[in-house]
Amino acid sequence: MSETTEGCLLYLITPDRIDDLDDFAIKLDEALSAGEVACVQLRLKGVDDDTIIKAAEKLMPIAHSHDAVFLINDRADLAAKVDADGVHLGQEDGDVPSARTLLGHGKDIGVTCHDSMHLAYKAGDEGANYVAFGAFFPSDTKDTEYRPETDILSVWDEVTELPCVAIGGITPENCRELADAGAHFVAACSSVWNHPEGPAAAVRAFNEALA
Ligand SMILES: Cc1ncc(COP(=O)(O)OP(=O)(O)O)c(N)n1
Ligand SMILES: Cc1nc(C(=O)O)sc1CCOP(=O)(O)O
Ligand SMILES: [Mg+2]
Repeated sequence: MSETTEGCLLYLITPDRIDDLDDFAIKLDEALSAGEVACVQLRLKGVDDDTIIKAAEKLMPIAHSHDAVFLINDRADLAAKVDADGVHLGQEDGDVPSARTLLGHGKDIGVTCHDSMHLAYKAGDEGANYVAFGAFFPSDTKDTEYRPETDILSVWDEVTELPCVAIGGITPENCRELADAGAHFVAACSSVWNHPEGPAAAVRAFNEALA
C-alpha cells in the first residue's frame, strides 16, 4: 500500500457476513466506481475457508479493476492461497515474520496496534507495511476495547514514514480530523455499507471530506 498521493485515502472493510455474494459484488463495484479507494479488506467472520476463498476470487478482480489493493483479514495462509495483495493481522492472528514467509516481500502486511506505539514500533521492526490504530470512535461492527487519542496519529507520522491506518466508527463526518492528525488511510465498514444512500454515496462523501 505505497502512497502515491499526499492525502489520506479511504480503506474499505467488507461486512463480516455476505449472504449474497453476487449482489455484494455489484455493490462493491458501484462503491469503487464512485471515487478513490486505496484498499479493500475481505473481513468475513464465522465462515469456512472455502467461503473466504470463493469471496476473494469474486471480489479481488473487482478491486483490482479499480486499482484498489485487496487484502485478506486474519489469514496469511488464505491470502497466499488466493494470491491476494496481502493480509491484515490482529494481535492474535499470527506474527509478521511468519506471514512474510508465506506471502513474500511483494505483499502488504498490516498489523492492528490498538492505542499502542510499542505495538506499532514492534510491527514496523518486524517488517509490517502499515500499522493500524483504533478504535477512534465507537463501532457498529465490533465491540472495541481500546480508544486511542487522535494525537497518536501525529506522533506516528512524526517518527516514521511507515503508513498508518485509522479505524473504528469512522464516517465521512468524522474522518477529516483523523486525516489532519496524520492518518494515511481511514478504514471504514458500517458507515459505507449501511449508508442511507448506498455505498457509492458513502465513497463520494468520504472523498469529498478527505479532499
Ligand atoms: C485496518 C484494520 N485495522 C484493524 C483491524 C482489526 O483487526 P483485529 O484486531 O484482528 O480484529 P478483527 O478484524 O479480526 O476482528 C482490521 N481488521 N483492519
Ligand atoms: C475491524 C475493526 N477493528 C477495529 C480496531 O479498533 O482495531 S474497529 C473495527 C470495526 C471497523 O468497522 P466500522 O467502520 O463499522 O466501525
Ligand atoms: Mg483479526
